[in-house]
Amino acid sequence: MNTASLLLEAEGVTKSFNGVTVLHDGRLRLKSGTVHALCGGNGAGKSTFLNILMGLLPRDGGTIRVKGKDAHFDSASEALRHGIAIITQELSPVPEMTVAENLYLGREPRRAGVFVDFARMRADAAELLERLKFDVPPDAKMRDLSLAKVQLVEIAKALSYEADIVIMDEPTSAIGENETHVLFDAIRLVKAHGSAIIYVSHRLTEIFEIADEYTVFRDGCWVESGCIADIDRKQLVTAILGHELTTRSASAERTAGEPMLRTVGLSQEGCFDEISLQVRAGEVVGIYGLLGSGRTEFLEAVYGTRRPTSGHVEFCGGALPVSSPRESIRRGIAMVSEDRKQSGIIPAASIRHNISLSTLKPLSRFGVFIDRQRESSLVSRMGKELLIKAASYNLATESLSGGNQQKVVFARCLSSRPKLLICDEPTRGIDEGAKQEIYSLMRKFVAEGGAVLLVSSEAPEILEVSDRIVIFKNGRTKGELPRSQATQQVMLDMAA
Ligand SMILES: Nc1ncnc2c1ncn2[C@@H]1O[C@H](COP(=O)(O)OP(=O)(O)OP(=O)(O)O)[C@@H](O)[C@H]1O
Repeated sequence: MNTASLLLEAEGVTKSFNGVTVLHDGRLRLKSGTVHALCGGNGAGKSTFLNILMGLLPRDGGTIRVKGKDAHFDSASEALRHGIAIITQELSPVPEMTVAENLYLGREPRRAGVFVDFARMRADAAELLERLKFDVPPDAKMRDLSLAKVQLVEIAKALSYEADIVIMDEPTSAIGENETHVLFDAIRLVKAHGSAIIYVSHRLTEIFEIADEYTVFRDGCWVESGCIADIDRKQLVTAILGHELTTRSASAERTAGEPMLRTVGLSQEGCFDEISLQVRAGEVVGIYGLLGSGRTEFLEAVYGTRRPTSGHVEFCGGALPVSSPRESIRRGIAMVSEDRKQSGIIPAASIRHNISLSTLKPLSRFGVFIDRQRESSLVSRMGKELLIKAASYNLATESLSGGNQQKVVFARCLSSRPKLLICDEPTRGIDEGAKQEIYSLMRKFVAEGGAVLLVSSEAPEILEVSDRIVIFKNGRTKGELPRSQATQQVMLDMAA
């Protein structure tokens, strides 16, 4: 390897939290003009390693060299001064400000060194967004933008520093297929300028499309690095998991039972229109549509966190009261949402508490004392089934990696023994091994008489578990496909 092209070398990087070592040997060699995928299962130590690179966490040991010089940053702004920018999973825009103001927050162009030069700031923002081909108006207020556009602004902001190294931690988690293509074009532009990108994603299709090199971490240790061209999907998954992926084939044709959920002409102005569909006991119904097709809003109206303007929802033969999630839960509906805050997770509470929260009554003796033994066995069973990686279930849920927090949400919903499980992007941020566990839990759940209504932007996920697929387009149902007739291309053609 030509060392002159090396932008970053990290070796033997270690980190412990409360005496538990989570990073034993973080290593990475990053070359200019490349996209380097940092791969690993949930809790493998990727974010910890990146936070150390960025100066957001101090390291316990190891060396990091940036362009040949030892680096030890104490803050993200110091890392930025040395040419490292990050796009994190957490978005932090100021909602009342415009796109241009957000892009240049804290480094506004000034006239006479004093007054903010708004005209120049706007022109610079317009030029930057145009160059990146991001369809975002510079004068729009951040609060009026969709989540996908907010994410694009964050990406544009990181790229505007023209840093030598840009770290992208799951940059596509909030954007749709179209924006992903736009992002990849922007990444190619950045590469052409000689910068390098560290790219983290659990979506392997993206990695094979955009990355040149890869590094795998497992259980806090570097495992291997190489060129993407020299490895296939199966080999990469095996390196990430430490063993071959066991996919459980979908069980043979299931016979669906009685209708459990029916929506009748459900509409919300501007979001979705006249949606009538039915989910029967024993089946998984997948909803597929592009971002903005009204799929999430529809799920929210069914669950009760959004008020429809007309139509109604029937569940197990009775009408569901409008916008009452409490009543939905009481009647046996649980919702797993991609946004953990919406799923009601309490970040500071223990993993044990979050999993058993909605099951406290059945776990209590005389309705008062929690039966700790039953609680422990429930929590450890769910933890094992979902491969939740934690030093102890007594730790705060917020100390878990992102993917493991999402598994806690799933564990909590399943342990409340619902009849209907509504899932909105349930495996976002979840690694390949745990995804398969979640699919098989869904299959087991419907085989035992439950029903699942699933929204996912990943067509392979919908195809993997659904019995029927309803296509959404511009807030309306475009058609329905039995699993046997559905392919990724047919779904995309109908939805696009
Ligand atoms: N502040 C913290 N306190 C205690 N433990 C922590 C803390 N931050 C991270 N950890 C632990 O470090 C381990 C590695 O977490 P990290 O977030 O780096 O994983 P990751 O590879 O980024 O996972 P994911 O793909 O799920 O985001 C996890 O077991 C996590 O629980």
